[in-house]
Amino acid sequence: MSDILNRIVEVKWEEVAAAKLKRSLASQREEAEARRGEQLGFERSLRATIAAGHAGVIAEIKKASPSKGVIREDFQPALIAESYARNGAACLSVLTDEKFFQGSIAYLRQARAACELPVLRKDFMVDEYQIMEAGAIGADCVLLIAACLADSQMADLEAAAHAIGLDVLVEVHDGDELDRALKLKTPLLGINNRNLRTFDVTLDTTLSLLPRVPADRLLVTESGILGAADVKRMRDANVNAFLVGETFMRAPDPGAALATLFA
Ligand SMILES: O=P(O)(O)OC[C@@H](O)[C@@H](O)c1c[nH]c2ccccc12
Repeated sequence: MSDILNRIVEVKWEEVAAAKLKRSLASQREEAEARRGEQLGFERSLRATIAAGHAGVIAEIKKASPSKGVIREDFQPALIAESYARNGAACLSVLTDEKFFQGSIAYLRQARAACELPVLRKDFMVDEYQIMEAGAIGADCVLLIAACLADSQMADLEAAAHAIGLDVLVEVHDGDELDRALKLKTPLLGINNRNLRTFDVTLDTTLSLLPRVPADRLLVTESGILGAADVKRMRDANVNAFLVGETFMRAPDPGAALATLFA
């Protein structure tokens, strides 16, 4: 249990236990159910952007990460969200993990309120409680990371998300995780180019798994997209959806960086 992913998951279980004492699962579920139907279609927005001939960019709002420390000092989620929206992002991703990524649920709310884009709650989901919380705070999609979930957990969390109207992005990093993720119903499949245990990043991860991705899945390449050559390499391979954080977060105007990278 020494690597960072295991550590994060351990902390998540503690956080969930503490959160349940402050507000019950039943109460979170009630608010999430009241919001069912209010979601903006995350998958729909990605598909529409790609159908219009553009890259489908999920633009991330991330202050810090365990591998890089603080990435952006001047961190104003609403302004960043507006900038992304003005510059053609299809969707947003907001880190809500506090301890390792300096994120927050408040940031997700602020970003969601600042523009019309659907928002992914980017966190380490281990328990149904977090799914209901995502619905309650106005997220449109949740991330399920295959590396930290057993098959039955993934299926249960997916069912819980779909039941309250949320889309699901399942994330994999190797062939074994891909096989497991393909047992889910969701068409949204992320391939993380970053190994969450070692932090190594290579776009070869996406390219090597690509032949095994069925045509009915919407593939999102995640992490390590730094420059125009990376975008071209992916689009040449017919990978048209991108999850990008750090490259935008380090730019003075994140939206302007998006427009330049995907021009
Ligand atoms: O900042 P990058 O290299 O552009 O990566 C964005 C995103 O893919 C990354 O933040 C990420 C992908 N999967 C995750 C799971 C948890 C936390 C973070 C992530």
